[in-house]
Amino acid sequence: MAVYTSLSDSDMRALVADYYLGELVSFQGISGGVENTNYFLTTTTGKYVVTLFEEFELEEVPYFLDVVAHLKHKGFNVPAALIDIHGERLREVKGRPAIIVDCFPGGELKGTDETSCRLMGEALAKLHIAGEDFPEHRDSHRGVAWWHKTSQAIKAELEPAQAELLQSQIAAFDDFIAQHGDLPKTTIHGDLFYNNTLFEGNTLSAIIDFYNACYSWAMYDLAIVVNDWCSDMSTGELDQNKYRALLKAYLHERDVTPEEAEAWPYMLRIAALRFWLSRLEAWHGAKHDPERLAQQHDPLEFQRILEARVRFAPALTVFS
Ligand SMILES: Nc1ncnc2c1ncn2[C@@H]1O[C@H](COP(=O)(O)OP(=O)(O)OP(=O)(O)O)[C@@H](O)[C@H]1O
Ligand SMILES: N[C@@H](CCO)C(=O)O
Repeated sequence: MAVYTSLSDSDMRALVADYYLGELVSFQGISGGVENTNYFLTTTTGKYVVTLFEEFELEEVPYFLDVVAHLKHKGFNVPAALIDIHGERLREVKGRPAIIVDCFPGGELKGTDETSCRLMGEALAKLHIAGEDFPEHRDSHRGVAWWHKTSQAIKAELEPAQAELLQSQIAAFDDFIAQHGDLPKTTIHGDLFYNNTLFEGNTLSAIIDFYNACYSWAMYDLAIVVNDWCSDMSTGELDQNKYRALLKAYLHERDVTPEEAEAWPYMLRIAALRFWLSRLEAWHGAKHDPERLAQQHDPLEFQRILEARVRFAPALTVFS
């Protein structure tokens, strides 16, 4: 269970007392998620989620809270940090930066289908348009510099064929982007897997977990989403019906430039590589701790997706 920092009853009571949330009723650690500690919290005023940031220090968190506040202001159902009785939205709890947000209705999808892919494609395009005028431009902490550094650091742990795949794909992307560096950027989610959305029936009720948000290529974010929402995880191949539904909905809302279309196959591959690498890094970091290892996502899924996109990456087609 991914509760890295445990809160006691008295910790939670003290926290709740600092907000306008009435009295504590109950709380429970959330087992989903690998990056942060999350608790469901019920008080006499409603249901909330407490997040303790495990990867960021206090001064790094405001950017992410600002992104969410910007999107909430534009009408998206996203988890903005609540303000406490001191007028603050961010604090430290047990040495970790912490916030409380509203708990949204709905639940995680068990899997994707054409309808959810269509809804995601539409929402993602709107998110990209809404993010264009967000004034803070932060580079990704898992962007180009990170994947260069991490691929070097992890090379010795890999089979030769894996190391070759990693290096050749990074080199191919570097060559491409050196000549096409001015592709359109916006504020992107950066990790919009389907387990970072909540659905109530066929309604997308919230988009959560903006802690990989950054200023980057819109096409990269679209590729992250397509790889997770539209792939058969056992083979890495794209499910053509889901892919078509998602792209059609995205392209209906947001026009892409010819340069973005040209970049699409590279983006599909580098987006697969980014999650293969982060999963490899997490897996190797946890390999001496069986409990933590059991919580990690399987790196092989994204190796298979990358291999599938190397075999064939589709051109960006405007589906009618
Ligand atoms: N505001 C919210 N409303 C309802 N449920 C939520 C909310 N925030 C988190 N959850 C639930 O908690 C789970 C874990 O949250 P989240 O994805 O933010 O954790 P994480 O550790 O950052 O995960 P990840 O592995 O995606 O990085 C979500 O999948 C969702 O079920
Ligand atoms: N969505 C990521 C984990 C959180 O960043 C993955 O599935 O590897």
